[in-house]
Amino acid sequence: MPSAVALSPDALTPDEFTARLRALAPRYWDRHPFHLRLHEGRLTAHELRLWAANRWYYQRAIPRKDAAILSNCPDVDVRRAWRERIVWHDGDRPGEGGAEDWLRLAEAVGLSREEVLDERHVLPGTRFAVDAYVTFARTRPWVEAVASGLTEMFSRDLMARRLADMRLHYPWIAEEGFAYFTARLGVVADEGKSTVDIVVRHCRTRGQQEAAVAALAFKCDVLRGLLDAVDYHCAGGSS
Ligand SMILES: O=C(O)c1cc(C(=O)O)c2c(n1)C(=O)C(=O)c1cc(C(=O)O)[nH]c1-2
Repeated sequence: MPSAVALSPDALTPDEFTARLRALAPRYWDRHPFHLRLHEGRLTAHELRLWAANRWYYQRAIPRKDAAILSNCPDVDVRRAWRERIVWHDGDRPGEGGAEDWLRLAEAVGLSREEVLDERHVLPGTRFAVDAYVTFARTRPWVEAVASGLTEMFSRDLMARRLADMRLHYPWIAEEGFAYFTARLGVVADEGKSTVDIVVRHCRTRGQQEAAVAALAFKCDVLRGLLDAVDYHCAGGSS
């Protein structure tokens, strides 16, 4: 698809810009101490439940974040592609979609649907971090909100590793609990690529490119904030 506007003279080339975005990989949550303990099989069932219940709050926010992007985006091609993401999470009817699969994971680790849906285990730090992500998408230019979702570029390897390590270390989790990850792994590479394409195509000035890099850094912090809250609680803290 042709670019609507030429790159401004001070803008990074697409390759330089993409490299700047990818350079944020060390800020991603894959090396967070909580994730490391999860991968090493060192989490208790209680800690896995707390993680699943807090991640639920993130999962539920994603389609609302994507709907905010749709409402702010004047480009019909982007909107047409983006709306698929909402359907992926919400499904076309009750009992379908990524959110439903996450609930199945929560049940497989020992939570009842009721205690997930009423959010009784959601920690204040999780709420602040995730709500900030939705507010960011509502209030910032739509292309920055799209760029904030670029953590997905880094998520495929993490999810594949999580799936393998959870099957290995937590054999008591029934296989149907992993449907979210197996389904997600089927779409995440394509979604990540199309998100990069949109961001590169629509950030035409150096200022827009820098804002996109900052948006991705912000999102890495949102994710780390969520795990910080869970990790602190596991260590005996209260938030
Ligand atoms: O399991 C993970 O580590 C992980 C990470 C991320 C991410 O990096 O933002 C997402 C997901 N999963 C995910 O399942 C998902 O649907 C998703 C949507 C988004 C987003 O920002 O739009 N990130 C992620």
